[in-house]
Amino acid sequence: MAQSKEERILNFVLQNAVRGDPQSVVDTIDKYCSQKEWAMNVGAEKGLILDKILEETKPSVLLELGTYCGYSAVRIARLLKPSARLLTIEFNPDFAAIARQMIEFAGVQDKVKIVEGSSETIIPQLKKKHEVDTLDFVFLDHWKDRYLPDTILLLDQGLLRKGSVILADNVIFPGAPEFIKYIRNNNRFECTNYPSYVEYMKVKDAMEKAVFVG
Ligand SMILES: O=C(NC/C=C/[C@H]1O[C@@H](n2cnc(C(F)(F)F)c2)[C@H](O)[C@@H]1O)c1cc([N+](=O)[O-])cc(O)c1O
Ligand SMILES: [Mg+2]
Repeated sequence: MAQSKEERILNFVLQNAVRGDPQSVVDTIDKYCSQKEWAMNVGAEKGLILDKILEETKPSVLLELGTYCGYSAVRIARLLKPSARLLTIEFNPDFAAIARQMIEFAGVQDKVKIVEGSSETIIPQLKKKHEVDTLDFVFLDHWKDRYLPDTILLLDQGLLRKGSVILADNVIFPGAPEFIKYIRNNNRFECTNYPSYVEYMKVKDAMEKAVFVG
């Protein structure tokens, strides 16, 4: 069977990155996706914004929606303190399998748990099945029309506390207009926009940070 793009990205990492070195995995994916095949990783420019917000927030319990190949899971995990944990949800089993290998190669598997399925199913299970109390940090990078319903679901499930940070990728391109309209008009969130560019492209994009005020 012909290889998928995601398998080609993983194989390039397995052959060119340093096992157990998450920075080399991140850099190697960026090298492949900027020189050979574009892919929807958050990338290096927006990745630096993500890094900075993580270093400011110092979260212990994190949720990512949209694992894909595991680029941002590795990028996030490399900055976490030893006791911190990242739960990342991936709908596509083929992508989840790629990400699992990527995360293990990077050596961050002790901090990252991939949960396969839909956000509608898994978010209501986080407290009882995944021992989550509240989330310190949420990274939204999945289907853009799911950003708003899943944010509302997180609220309804009591998963946000005063100071919880939601960071959303792609609020310019592809865009998440309903999410932006809601979050910027909801006085329970304090929003900050971070202009940047689409990964590996000269197209404008931005990330939006929304801090829950409780
Ligand atoms: O479409 C984009 N991203 C969609 C990303 C989608 C990814 O999120 C997963 N997912 C779906 N539901 C869940 C959960 F968790 F809810 F279950 C997880 C999908 O299977 C896929 O791996 C995108 C597109 C561009 N672009 O330039 O076109 C640039 C980007 O940075 C992007 O993120
Ligand atoms: Mg994205």
